Amino acid sequence: MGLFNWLTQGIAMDLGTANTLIIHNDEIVVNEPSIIALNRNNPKEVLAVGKRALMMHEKTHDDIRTIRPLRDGVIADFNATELMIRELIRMVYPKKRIFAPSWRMMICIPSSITEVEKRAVRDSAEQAGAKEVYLVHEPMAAALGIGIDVEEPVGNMIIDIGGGTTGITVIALAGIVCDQSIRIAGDEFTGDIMEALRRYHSLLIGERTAEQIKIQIGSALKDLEDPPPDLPVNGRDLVTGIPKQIYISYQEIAEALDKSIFKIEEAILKALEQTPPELASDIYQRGLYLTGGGALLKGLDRRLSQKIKLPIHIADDPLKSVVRGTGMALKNYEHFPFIMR
Ligand SMILES: Nc1ncnc2c1ncn2[C@@H]1O[C@H](COP(=O)(O)OP(=O)(O)OP(=O)(O)O)[C@@H](O)[C@H]1O
Repeated sequence: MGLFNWLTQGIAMDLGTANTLIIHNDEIVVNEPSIIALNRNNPKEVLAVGKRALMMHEKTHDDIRTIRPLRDGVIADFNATELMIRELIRMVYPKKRIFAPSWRMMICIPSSITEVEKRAVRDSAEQAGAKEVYLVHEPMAAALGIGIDVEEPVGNMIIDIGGGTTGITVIALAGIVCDQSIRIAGDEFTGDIMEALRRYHSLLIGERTAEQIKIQIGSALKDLEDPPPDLPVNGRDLVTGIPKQIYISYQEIAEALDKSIFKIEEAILKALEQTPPELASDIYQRGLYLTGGGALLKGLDRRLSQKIKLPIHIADDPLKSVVRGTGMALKNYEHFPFIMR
């Protein structure tokens, strides 16, 4: 191994609205929520990042500001993104090294991203210390991570339900054939749950509590085969202003999520309509692949296959398929034609 190789280390990053994951030497070394806490009086001072910042979220006083720097899959706050990337890269090598490695970085980006947004991702990575930056579209990375041979002349449909967006993409021959993105995904589901509790139980809850409800009993169907028990939820009574606890069932959550899931179903149907017939026939035979954290909603695969009448396959580890695919793209950065330099 030459000195240059020794000094150049590769990392693959799934920079997501909800979570950022980093692979280094084939291992997931960082898996943190995409959030940062900054000193309000000095926005260059990082107080915490990832899980530690999330613990502060919605509990801060005037001097601390927690920021989710990405919205709908793209950079909403450039300064906060740059600082967050820098801190997360630091987690790869927590101890100071005599020779700081120079990073070759593969970052996955949503396929609907504009040139300006692409530039912002590149700049953030370079500012955070990357010497070589490569970009790969998220659906390509997801497909690689799921284990699909993206180069064969066969159509595959990938549905990635992330934090900010749901991407519905048909890929074939190492390229994106058609692609749709809607801003209905995990964050919207969380918002639906907050709204339902406010409306039907006069209970005010925070974003973190709503997300926990979604993760524990979030469901796309009201008749699950293996139903989870009712969940105690604490919040503030809107009428009395006093904290209270109620029990909530998965059926109520399914009702709350129904409209948003319906919109995702409609988007999938529209994408299928726009798919060229030869590729549609491949998809008919193979079914659709579901990934991203939203794929973990209970009963979602059954609901979608009832509506679309095609088999639905959930990725083995939906929260990690994109980063794994990004890692594979990094290893093959000179080979795959879809890598952006
Ligand atoms: N068990 C679960 N059930 C339902 N939703 C879940 C579950 N686990 C995680 N999620 C949700 O998945 C979302 C995060 O998914 P993921 O990490 O794939 O998104 P992301 O890549 O950060 O977002 P984006 O692709 O929009 O940039 C969050 O909204 C999270 O609440």
